[in-house]
Amino acid sequence: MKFAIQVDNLRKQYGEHEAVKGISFTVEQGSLFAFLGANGAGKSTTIEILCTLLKKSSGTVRINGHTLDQNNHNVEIRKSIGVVFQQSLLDERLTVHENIIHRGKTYGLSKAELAANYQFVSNYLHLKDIEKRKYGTLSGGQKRRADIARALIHRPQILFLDEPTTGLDPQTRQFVWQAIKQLQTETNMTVFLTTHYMEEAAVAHQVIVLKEGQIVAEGTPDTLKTQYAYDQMALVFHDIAKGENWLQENAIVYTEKQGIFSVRVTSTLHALTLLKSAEPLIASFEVIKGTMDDVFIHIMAEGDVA
Ligand SMILES: Nc1ncnc2c1ncn2[C@@H]1O[C@H](COP(=O)(O)OP(=O)(O)OP(=O)(O)O)[C@@H](O)[C@H]1O
Repeated sequence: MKFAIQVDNLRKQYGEHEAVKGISFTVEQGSLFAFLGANGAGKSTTIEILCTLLKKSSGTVRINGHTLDQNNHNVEIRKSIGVVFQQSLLDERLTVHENIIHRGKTYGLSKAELAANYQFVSNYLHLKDIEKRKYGTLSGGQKRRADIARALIHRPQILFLDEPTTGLDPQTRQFVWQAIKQLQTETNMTVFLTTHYMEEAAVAHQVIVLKEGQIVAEGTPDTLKTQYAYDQMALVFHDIAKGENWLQENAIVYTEKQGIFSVRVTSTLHALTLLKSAEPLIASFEVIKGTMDDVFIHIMAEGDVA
C-alpha cells in the first residue's frame, strides 16, 4: 500500500493553546479522505500544515514521499499538491482563463503543457461557459469551479479541499461535489477534504473525526456507521395499546412519539423478523438507515478520546 500522506504525532501550539495534540494518520494514494470535526477542532490548522503554509510545533509529516521541512520552502511538496481554501486566491479583475493560466505559469509549465492541462481542468470543471468572464463577476458556485481549476492546473497528485462546498446552494453543491468525485475516481488523484456535510463524508474511503485537536474516531464510513449509528424501524400500529403491549411482551426497547414507535434494528433481516411476528398489528412501517450524521452527532456527544 502506498501512502500519499503520512502524519506522525503532529502538534501545533498557538501561544498557550494547543490546537493539534499529537495526531497520527495515513492517507492511501488515490483515495478520498474526509477530515471531520466541529468548529475549532483543528482541521484548518492541520490542513495548512500539510500544505506547507503553517509551521508545525512538532511531529513528522510526509507528503508524496517528501518529508516536510520547517526550514525550507518544501518545493517538491508544493509542486505535488493543489489547495483550495475557503477564501479564494483568484484575482477578481482577471478572467477565469487568465487567472488559471497565470497560475500555471508560476509552475513553469510550457505553453503546450499549459494548454493541455487547461483543457483537462476545463473538462472536469465545465469552464467553457465562464472562462471569459472576470472572476469578480461570478456566482459563488462558478467561483468555486474556478478555484478548484486553479488548484489543478499543474496536475497535482493530491488535492486539498477545505470545505469546498460550504455556502453553495444544494444544486451547485452537488455539481461541484460530482466534479471532485469524478476527478478522484477517474484520475486516481488523492483528495483530502474537510467538510461539514456528512453525505460527502459518506462516500469517502477513509474518515477521521477530530475533536479538540485529537482524533476521536477513524475508519471507513461503514465501520463508523456500524460502531456509532444504527438502523431504526418506525412502526404505526392499528391499535396503539395492543402494539405497545406486544413490544413490552417481547422485551423490545422502544421510544414513542405521536403514536409512532421507534425500535432499534441490527439489520434489514432483523426488521423483517420483527415485522413478520407482529404483522397483524402493524398498519405501516419504515426502516430508517443509520447515517454519517448519526455517527458525527454520536461522536461529538461522547467525551472520550480514542
Ligand atoms: N492563528 C491562530 N492563533 C491562535 N489560535 C488559533 C489560530 N488559528 C486557529 N486557532 C485556534 O485553534 C483551534 C483550531 O482552529 P482551526 O481553525 O484549525 O479549527 P477548524 O477545525 O478548522 O474549525 P472550522 O471548522 O471552524 O474551520 C481553535 O481553537 C482556534 O481558535
